[in-house]
Amino acid sequence: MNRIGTVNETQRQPGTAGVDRTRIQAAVREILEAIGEDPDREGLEDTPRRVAKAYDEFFSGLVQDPADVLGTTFDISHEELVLVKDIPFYSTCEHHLVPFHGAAHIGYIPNPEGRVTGLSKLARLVEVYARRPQVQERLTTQIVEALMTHLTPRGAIVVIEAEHMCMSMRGVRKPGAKTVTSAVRGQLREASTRSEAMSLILHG
Ligand SMILES: Nc1nc2c(ncn2[C@@H]2O[C@H](COP(=O)(O)OP(=O)(O)OP(=O)(O)O)[C@@H](O)[C@H]2O)c(=O)[nH]1
Ligand SMILES: [Zn+2]
Repeated sequence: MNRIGTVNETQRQPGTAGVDRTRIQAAVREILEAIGEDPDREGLEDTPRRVAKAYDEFFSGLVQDPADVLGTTFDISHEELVLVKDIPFYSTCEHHLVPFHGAAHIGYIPNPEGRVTGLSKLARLVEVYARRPQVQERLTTQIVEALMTHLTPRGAIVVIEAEHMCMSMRGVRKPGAKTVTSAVRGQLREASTRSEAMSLILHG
């Protein structure tokens, strides 16, 4: 059982959410009928199955634990800023269930008594939280809080820039509009360190 419903264990694929594909398939068939389509016509007959498989990927982060991702650490002595920028991500807007996507920038200042994680783990951390029904603000703060909890750094910063399909292809219809969110903790809240990090994020 997970937070998105009853899971048929036999359907669970390694590395995926283990969503209930049977229920998703039935729901997608229902939606196709509701929009006036014929779910049995050639071209749509496999669509419910494909959508269920895709949802398994989109929401795989629901059953992933950031502690596992950040569990690999190294005893590297580095007390200055570590920044991985332009980490591309795709997430799902929890209001409309359409994608929002963009780039995440993650920086932290390791603790002298703490440890340093692998760089790829920062990108994996983004995946853990992006692959859930989300809003951008929560995605941003969850990443920064996970860094603070699991690496106990002196400071951490997360900046996310994204375009929301719910604002581009429907609703207000403003393609290209970017939403930028940031969350800053610890020493990175101090003006000089924060502006160094922001300058590296914005100008490289
Ligand atoms: N703060 C925030 N809002 C979001 C995010 N993703 C989507 N939204 C907004 O969620 C709001 C939902 O507003 P509602 O009025 O309940 O729904 P709606 O009628 O579909 O709104 P419109 O998009 O304005 O047509 C919209 O303003 C979206 O732009 C997000 O990540 N963060
Ligand atoms: Zn939306």
